Amino acid sequence: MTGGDAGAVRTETAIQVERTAKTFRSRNGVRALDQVDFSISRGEFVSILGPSGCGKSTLLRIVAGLIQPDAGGEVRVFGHAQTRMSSDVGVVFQTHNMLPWETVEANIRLAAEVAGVAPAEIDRRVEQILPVLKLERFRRNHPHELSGGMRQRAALGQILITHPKVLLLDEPFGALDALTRDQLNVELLRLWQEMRQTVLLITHSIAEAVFLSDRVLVMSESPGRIVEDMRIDLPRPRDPRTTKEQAAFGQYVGRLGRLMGVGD
Ligand SMILES: Nc1ncnc2c1ncn2[C@@H]1O[C@H](COP(=O)(O)OP(=O)(O)OP(=O)(O)O)[C@@H](O)[C@H]1O
Repeated sequence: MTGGDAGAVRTETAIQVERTAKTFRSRNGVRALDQVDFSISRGEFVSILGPSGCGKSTLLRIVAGLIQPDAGGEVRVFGHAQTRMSSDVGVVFQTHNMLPWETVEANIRLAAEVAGVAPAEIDRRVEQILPVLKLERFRRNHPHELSGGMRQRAALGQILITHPKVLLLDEPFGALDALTRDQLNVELLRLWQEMRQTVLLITHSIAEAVFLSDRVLVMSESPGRIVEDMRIDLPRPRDPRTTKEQAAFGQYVGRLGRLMGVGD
């Protein structure tokens, strides 16, 4: 693509975070987040890396509208101030949120019902989403009858069925073994390529962030602020076998590792 073509592509801002800080008043006023400013365009996949306790989850919860930033800060999603949770935004946490006495299918349906999706549309979306998440054969299983990877796929299904424009992922595969995690990352990437949502992912893995993202934001030690906004110019579609073999992949991982003072 020439520079002229690139300039012609219209980018819409999906997430805008401005002057956003957070001090928790409990526990003697913990300053969890220093001033944070960044924006994410529609359809971008952006990851956040940072040391433990630097405020990543706090930032994600502010973007989700679950908690409010200190006075002076503002977060907008597609132009709307995030003063509470909106149906535009779906959040997946490290631990799933399924009702243990309901089946996988019932749990996914319930999430759509709560979001106000019409019954006929729920039927249609369930049949679309279960095969994509490779859960068709397990639709009548209960959460305790699933592997950890299946449970997190089902949790993702509970969010995807609501068709959020923005997907916020807080270490959704963090508790899984490395192999399952790699497989789910590939599936997540495939889903994102199909659905083209805007994704903000928190991860502790530098390699995962580089493999998945268009941009990686690096946060400082607590109280967190953004110290690096790195564009990842690796071609898409990405494939774990070929992408991770590229010299550029290793260079990104190395640069981010040095910034964070660790290897990966
Ligand atoms: N509800 C709360 N009340 C008081 N302090 C809180 C609250 N939530 C988070 N904190 C504090 O804010 C700081 C940032 O926490 P946060 O969970 O955002 O960090 P994190 O970067 O996501 O950490 P990790 O990588 O370990 O999950 C920590 O010092 C934490 O103890």
